[in-house]
Amino acid sequence: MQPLLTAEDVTYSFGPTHALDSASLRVYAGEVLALMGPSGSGKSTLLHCLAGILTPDSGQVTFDGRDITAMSDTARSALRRTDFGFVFQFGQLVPELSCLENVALPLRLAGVGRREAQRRSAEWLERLEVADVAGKRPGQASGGQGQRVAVARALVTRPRVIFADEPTGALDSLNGERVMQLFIAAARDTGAAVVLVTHEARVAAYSDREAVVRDGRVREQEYAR
Ligand SMILES: Nc1ncnc2c1ncn2[C@@H]1O[C@H](COP(=O)(O)OP(=O)(O)OP(=O)(O)O)[C@@H](O)[C@H]1O
Repeated sequence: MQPLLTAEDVTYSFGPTHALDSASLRVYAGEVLALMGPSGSGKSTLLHCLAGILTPDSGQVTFDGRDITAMSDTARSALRRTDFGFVFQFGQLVPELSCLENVALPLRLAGVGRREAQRRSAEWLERLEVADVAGKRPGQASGGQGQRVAVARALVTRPRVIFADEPTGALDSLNGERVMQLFIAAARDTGAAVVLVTHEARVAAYSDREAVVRDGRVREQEYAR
């Protein structure tokens, strides 16, 4: 099977810090892949390169056969909006909007009408068991509720890849477990691949496969295909 997303010999430096040193990785459609490794090893930098947020100093990132490192900024932004979803440690919801409007936002940006966007967003909030916070602002929701809203927002456009950087890092273990269960079940339903950065073994346990990042390089687990 052809991978959906690949990094090939990617290097990236922040000034004198070599965050990635010839990192290579394959992500297959529909799989949940955990990126593990010590603090500062380059996991988040690799995630940002895969997602087209950072442009590698050298090497290639391809999505669905297209070299995203060679795309214009506009084309890459469009790809991020249509094919990728994001969940970060702190939901990063827009504080002035209601939770429902936060989920609807990516649909509105994609040109979906207001009513339809709200209908679909309400369904996703229901699915993530946070329908009760629909009308509230993120500041009025708990941390766990906020993360579920963030997951709903990442999935509402049915992206092909979801990038999650320590999605439960700010939650207690009980809340974290529930968010992971709902997140991974919903991602599997939509067929999205998930690239999950975590340092917690219990979070990585939700993945199909683990890759370890160390000193800016990736040791990929064998995958029988
Ligand atoms: N914005 C930045 N400016 C300067 N250096 C950075 C920046 N972001 C990351 N780095 C450095 O790049 C290296 C890789 O960082 P990265 O955040 O990718 O690691 P990580 O494995 O995700 O770490 P953690 O598990 O602690 O989040 C580290 O040495 C880090 O200090």
